Amino acid sequence: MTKPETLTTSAPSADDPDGDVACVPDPAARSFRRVLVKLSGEGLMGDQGYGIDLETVGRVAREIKEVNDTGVELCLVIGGGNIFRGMAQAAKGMDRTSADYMGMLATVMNALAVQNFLEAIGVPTRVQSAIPMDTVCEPFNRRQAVQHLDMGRVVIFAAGTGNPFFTTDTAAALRAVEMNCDALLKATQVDGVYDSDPKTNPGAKRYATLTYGEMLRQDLRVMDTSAIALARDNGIPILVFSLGEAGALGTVLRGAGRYTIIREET
Ligand SMILES: Nc1ncnc2c1ncn2[C@@H]1O[C@H](COP(=O)(O)OP(=O)(O)OP(=O)(O)O)[C@@H](O)[C@H]1O
Ligand SMILES: O=c1ccn([C@@H]2O[C@H](COP(=O)(O)O)[C@@H](O)[C@H]2O)c(=O)[nH]1
Repeated sequence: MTKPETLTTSAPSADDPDGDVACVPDPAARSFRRVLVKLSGEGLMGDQGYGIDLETVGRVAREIKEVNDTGVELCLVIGGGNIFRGMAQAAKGMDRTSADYMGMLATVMNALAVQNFLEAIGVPTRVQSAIPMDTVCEPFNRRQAVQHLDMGRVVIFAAGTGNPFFTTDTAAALRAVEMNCDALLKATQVDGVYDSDPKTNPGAKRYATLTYGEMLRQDLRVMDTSAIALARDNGIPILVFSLGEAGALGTVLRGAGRYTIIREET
C-alpha cells in the first residue's frame, strides 16, 4: 500500500501558525487509495440546532459520490452530536454508560440517514454496526468490510467503537487502522486545527501542519487524545477540514484547499 510521504503545505512549521495559508496542491495526496472520513454529526445539522439538514446531507452525499467515482475506497464514521447533544439534558441524571449507549445509537441513526442519501444517488453502501443489530444493518466484520470496498461499496461504520467512554473520533482512528486506510479525514465544523478554539477565540491562528506530538503536547481539542495516539502509533496522517465548505472533501483529497495535516515530521 502506498503511504503518503510527501504531502506539503506552504506553512511547514507549527511554530508559525498561519490563519490564511492554503495548502499547496501535492501529487502525493493522489496516492490515497483508501481513506476513512469522519463526518461531524453536528456538521450534518446545517444551520438547524438539531437533527439532519436535508440540503447539507444531500450535498455531502454528492461529494462522497464524486470521490467514490474516482476509485478511492471510502469508509465513513459519523458522529452523533446532532442528535445526542440535544438529549444531553435528559441524559444528565443517567449513568454514564447508558448515556454513552444512547450516543452510539444516535450514530446509527445518522449512518442510516447518510446511507439512504447515498443510495438515492446510486452509491452502493453497507452499514456495519459495532453494536450488533441484525435487523437494521450488518454487524462489524473487517473481512466483509474489505470485500465491500473491493466491490466499490462505501462502508459506513456505526455505533462508534461499541464501548462507552469513547467517541466517534476514536472509533474513526480505530477503523482507519483496522481497515489499513492511508489517511483519516476529519470533516468537522472548522477548517483545521487552530492554536485555540476558533469558535471562542476569533483571533485564533490556523496551523497548516502539526505533528502528533505537538497536537498532544498543546492539548489542541479538535480531536481526542486517544484518536491522535492511535493514528500516531500506526502512522496514519489526519487531515482536518471543514464539512461546511462545498467540495472540500474532493479538494482536500487532491492535496489542495484549506486543511491541517497532522503527521510525523518528514
Ligand atoms: N484548537 C482547536 N482547533 C480547532 N477546533 C477546535 C480547537 N479546540 C476546540 N475546537 C473545537 O472542536 C470542534 C470539533 O471537534 P468535535 O469532535 O467536538 O466536533 P465534531 O467533529 O463536530 O464532532 P461530532 O461528530 O461529535 O459532532 C470544533 O467545532 C471546534 O470548535
Ligand atoms: O465509541 C463510542 C462512540 C461514541 N460514544 C457516545 O456517543 C456520543 C456521540 O459520539 P460523538 O463522537 O460525540 O459524536 C459520545 O458523546 C458518547 O457518548 C461512545 O460511548 N463510544
